[in-house]
Amino acid sequence: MAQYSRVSGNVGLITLQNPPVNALSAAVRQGIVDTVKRALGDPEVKSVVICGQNGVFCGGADIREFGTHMTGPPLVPMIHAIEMADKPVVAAIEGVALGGGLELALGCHYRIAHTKAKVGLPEVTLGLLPAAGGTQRLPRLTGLPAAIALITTGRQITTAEALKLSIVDQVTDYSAVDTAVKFAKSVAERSLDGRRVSERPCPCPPDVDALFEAAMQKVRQSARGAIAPVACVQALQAAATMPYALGMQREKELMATLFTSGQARALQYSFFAQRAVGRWSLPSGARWDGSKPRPIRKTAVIGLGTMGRGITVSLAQAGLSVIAVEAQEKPLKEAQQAISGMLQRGAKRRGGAPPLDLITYSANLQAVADVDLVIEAVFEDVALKKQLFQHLSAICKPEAFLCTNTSALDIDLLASQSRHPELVVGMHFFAPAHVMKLLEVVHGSRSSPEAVATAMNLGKQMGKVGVAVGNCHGFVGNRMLKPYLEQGLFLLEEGATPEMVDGALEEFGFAMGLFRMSDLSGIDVGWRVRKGEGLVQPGASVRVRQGRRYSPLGDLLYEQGRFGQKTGRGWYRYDNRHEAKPDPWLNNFLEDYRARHGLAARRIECQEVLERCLYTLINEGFRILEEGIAAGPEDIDVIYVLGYGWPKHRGGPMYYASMVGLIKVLERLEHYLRAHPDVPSLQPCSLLRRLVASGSPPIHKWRKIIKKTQSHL
Ligand SMILES: CC/C=C\CC(=O)SCCNC(=O)CCNC(=O)[C@H](O)C(C)(C)COP(=O)(O)OP(=O)(O)OC[C@H]1O[C@@H](n2cnc3c(N)ncnc32)[C@H](O)[C@@H]1OP(=O)(O)O
Repeated sequence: MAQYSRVSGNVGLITLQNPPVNALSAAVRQGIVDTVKRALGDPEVKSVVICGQNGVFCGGADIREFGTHMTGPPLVPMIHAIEMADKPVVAAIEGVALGGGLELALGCHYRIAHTKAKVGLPEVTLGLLPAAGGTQRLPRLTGLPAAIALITTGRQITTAEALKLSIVDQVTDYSAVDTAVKFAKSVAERSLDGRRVSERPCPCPPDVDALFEAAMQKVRQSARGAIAPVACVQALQAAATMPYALGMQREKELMATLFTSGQARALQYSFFAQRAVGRWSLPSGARWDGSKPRPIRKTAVIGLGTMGRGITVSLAQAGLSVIAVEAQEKPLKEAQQAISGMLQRGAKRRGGAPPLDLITYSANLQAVADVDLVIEAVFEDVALKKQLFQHLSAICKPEAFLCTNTSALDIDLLASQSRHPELVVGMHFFAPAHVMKLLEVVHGSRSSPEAVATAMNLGKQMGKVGVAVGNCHGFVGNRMLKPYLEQGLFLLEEGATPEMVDGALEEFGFAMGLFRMSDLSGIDVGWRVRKGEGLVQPGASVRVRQGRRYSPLGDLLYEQGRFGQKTGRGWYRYDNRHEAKPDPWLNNFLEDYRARHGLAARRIECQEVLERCLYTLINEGFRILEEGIAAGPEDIDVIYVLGYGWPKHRGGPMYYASMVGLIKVLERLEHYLRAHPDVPSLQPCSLLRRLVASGSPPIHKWRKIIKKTQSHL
């Protein structure tokens, strides 16, 4: 778990060994204690280098140990012993030095890093804070502003940036280990005065109080309800105002408030869930480890609207050649300018040159004849997409994958237009497609495992988190959104206002409530979806459609030309494009509407808003699991956290249901169904009932119960 050797005559080399990221498990920490003791006790050894196996320094504490009974030596005294050593200890950073891994390096006297390595203190993303001295040592090297920015965001930085911030002392294009060994020899006799970071003062700017006030305001605003970012700021305040030892005590106290918190557990669940979805399986039995993806080199994107442009940018940034096709010359030119701008701005942020030369623009579909994979992102019209698939099937080489970015249409219907339906698969990106990490990979009944594996692999190449989902209307995310939005409208009919509903949801942790989100995406977009579903009857305001309660409020706003932000009026009023203000017009409109339909407005509590909106969404999630559209609760939770703004520190809708208690979710759904028997989405799903009847098992056991249920279907 930590290997010791003597190299270059008198350098003690300690190599962390815990693949794949040399996480600081109990055994690794014990290994470090033993090998450091051995190196410092070896009279032949004049200096020490610590590195990681397989070109990775260390990915931090072993997250798999969290929530278990922690054994082995703690990090803080271990790192302190290294720092207080009387021989120089040099960290050789390759790959990553993250969390406790970077804190280990900060306890060393020098840090030599490879130019391609990344460093960071991502603990806040796991609901924690750097509790192995990171909040006290980092600001002593970088100063408070940089330390606040890095610790409250958990951002990883390049070693070039780390060099500028004095986090590392040297970067190299060569082996960081060899460089560190040479460096260690060169400093063997050098005094260690000034090399012990904890002994340095913490530089404080004159406006330190204002700095922390601004930092606290920023974290409270951006991380709505998350407690770890606040604790990070408090720990950094200790570094600025207390001696090191007291600051360490404060860091320990603050960590104690986080370590066992529900938010930390939820974030750690999310961390592993985002990795579990890569180990996908389909109802057919096809699995990630039994399906070989085909390498993709040449791609094409058909349709260069907002989504097509984002997909093109994402493909080019992943290093893939793209033929970008738009039927008309004018929009093609506009798209080319927009895409070039997006790539140039991206290059400024990411460093390097914009990959403009990877993209070829064409108005001729024949241009895609030789590509390996096509993603169509044309207008969401089934006839148009069907025709396009027919053309692509005739033009493209027989082995080309044909993918659709449709957000809800039937993959099987589109696949039936192709000569090779087994090579058709959905790749549902989320706007803005070059930013959002979520990708729903939708398998039709004839999609081959190779097609699914190829789409999932391409998504990974594009930096996406791919989730393999089944083919149904709305797939997973949009399907669950429907009852959520529906309840919001019903609540307006019953007396709520958009700001009241949104306030409750934003207090829960959503960055944007459902009405503000509707105004952003466009009330006209929602109207077109409902029209496609045969729910829109222009001019009618009857409140029953297809035998169930229906609210025409969105249709009526559409008919008034109130599309949301894009028209300056929607559920809110927008004097400037992005600032949503309650609109007196809407309140009058709702009063008239209720009067017209004999609806008596009543006082509605926030708890009811949350229960009706979230539990119907969760209930649809159980239906999706029961039907095998998603393989497990983790798939749904990853989709909602990454694609729909579900607050990260609440793990995801299904995780939240397991925390609230399935029996409570069931009881509340039954309560609301009794009050609203004409709303089928309130009917508790039979899988939910089965889970409750099985004693509400923990979420990691649901898959077994679902499989057992399906095996009897
Ligand atoms: C007193 C407490 C002091 C300090 C607290 C901490 O240090 S908390 C942990 C801080 N570290 C992190 O948050 C890093 C988390 N990991 C990552 O960011 C990425 O895994 C990493 C290291 C950048 C590598 O990314 P990559 O995409 O290459 O691989 P992937 O993420 O799929 O991970 C590969 C497998 O390794 C597992 N893993 C990664 N990091 C940890 C970890 N810190 N502890 C335990 N396991 C870790 C990950 O789950 C993957 O496992 P697999 O079974 O293959 O899915």
